[in-house]
Amino acid sequence: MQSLQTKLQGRSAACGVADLHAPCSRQLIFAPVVERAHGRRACQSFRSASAVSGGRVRTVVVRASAAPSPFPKRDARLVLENGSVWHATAFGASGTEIGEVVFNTSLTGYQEIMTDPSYKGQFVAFTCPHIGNVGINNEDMESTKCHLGAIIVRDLSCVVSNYRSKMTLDAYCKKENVIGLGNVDTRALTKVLRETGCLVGVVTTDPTKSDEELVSMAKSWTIVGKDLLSVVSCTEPYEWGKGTSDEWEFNGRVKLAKQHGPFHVVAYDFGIKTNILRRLASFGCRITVVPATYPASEVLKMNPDGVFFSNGPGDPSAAPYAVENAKTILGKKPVFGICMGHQVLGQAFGGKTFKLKFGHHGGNHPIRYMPTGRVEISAQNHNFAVDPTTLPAGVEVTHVNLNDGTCAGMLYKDKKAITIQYHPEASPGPHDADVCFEQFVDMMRAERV
Ligand SMILES: NC(=O)CC[C@H](N)C(=O)O
Repeated sequence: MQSLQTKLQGRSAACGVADLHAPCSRQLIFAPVVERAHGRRACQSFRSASAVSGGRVRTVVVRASAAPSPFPKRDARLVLENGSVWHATAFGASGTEIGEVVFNTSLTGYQEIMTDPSYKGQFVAFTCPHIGNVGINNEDMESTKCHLGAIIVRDLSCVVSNYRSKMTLDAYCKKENVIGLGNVDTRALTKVLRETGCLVGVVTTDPTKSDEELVSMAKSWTIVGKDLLSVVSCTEPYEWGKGTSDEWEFNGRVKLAKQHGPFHVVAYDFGIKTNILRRLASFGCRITVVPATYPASEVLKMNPDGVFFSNGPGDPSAAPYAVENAKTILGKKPVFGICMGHQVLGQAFGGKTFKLKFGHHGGNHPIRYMPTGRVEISAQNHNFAVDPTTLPAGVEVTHVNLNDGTCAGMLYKDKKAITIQYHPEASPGPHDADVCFEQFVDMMRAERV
């Protein structure tokens, strides 16, 4: 029979041995956690074991004789197109999914990452080793659902501690049908992805599928050439009237911008993140969100002050309709594009996009704003980039990624267009690039006078 202590060690140190050696008073505070994680029976045994120890628990061995296993484990695998097989412990949903594996180096914001629609078609491996510790709340959603296929973590926290948390990450993954893989050596996986570049993988909780079968599945799939914008986009136009509550505000300068608003912005939804809408609203914009395929002629009929092109998943060269719409609008209205929006506008300017080796996914990438030399720390999530050598005269590369020198922002002055490859709206941050929203509002204001 396995002792509870052994089981605790098997699961996570956060709820294990350290607490078993704490003074009794701490054990009593800890008891509800034990009860939640291991069941009432185990908890009762745990309390009595603490009591007999005379105030200090040295060795607690609780035999959970009749209780069912507190940690029923499900096996899972990640099988990569290079033939490697990564054994894991499953959490969240069951099933089999195919996708491109990317690693994200952010230390915070796993909920925002998971609800960013730009991850459709991908699995995110978090390099931060401890994920799930603040649970899932209702406020930090970047969209109404999870579009990514799976998340891969080193250690899923079995303790959730945050006053806003409404559910565990495990429960959320089950609700959103996202497969979770825990106990994966994400450091080793990241090293492989950095060496070889992004790889397609299959995750499965199904033991009947052979490794060979999964490798050939992975080899037969690619994200390149797939239009995923229209898959994640809204289907009907709508007004986004929620505004930005004070709790979300961090930039004192927005009050200044608001005095001149509201500006009417039509936002193309390629998978738009909620915080982009909040930031636009903060700077005095009234926003009409339209589907990815919405005709530019209809947008122009609304006579907006400006048009916004959002972030979105997949290959930017696979959505020619978006590029055509952008071409129609260019020069007629001030435009602003973020990430996929930047890539769509880059193509509308006449440029081309290409796929990066393993992309940029993290919360601390340095960017140089070329006109002043100022360095911004930025949040990033993209696998494709605009090739600056393909851009016509008149397009200025205003932002450069200091890690690899790629194009991170453009200005096409004659066409009243600005673009940013990364995330000035980043939540939970950093906020260094928030000024981009102000620049867009300034362009719209200049058109009014
Ligand atoms: N966040 C985004 O908009 C991502 C853009 C695009 N899907 C890329 O991977 O480059």
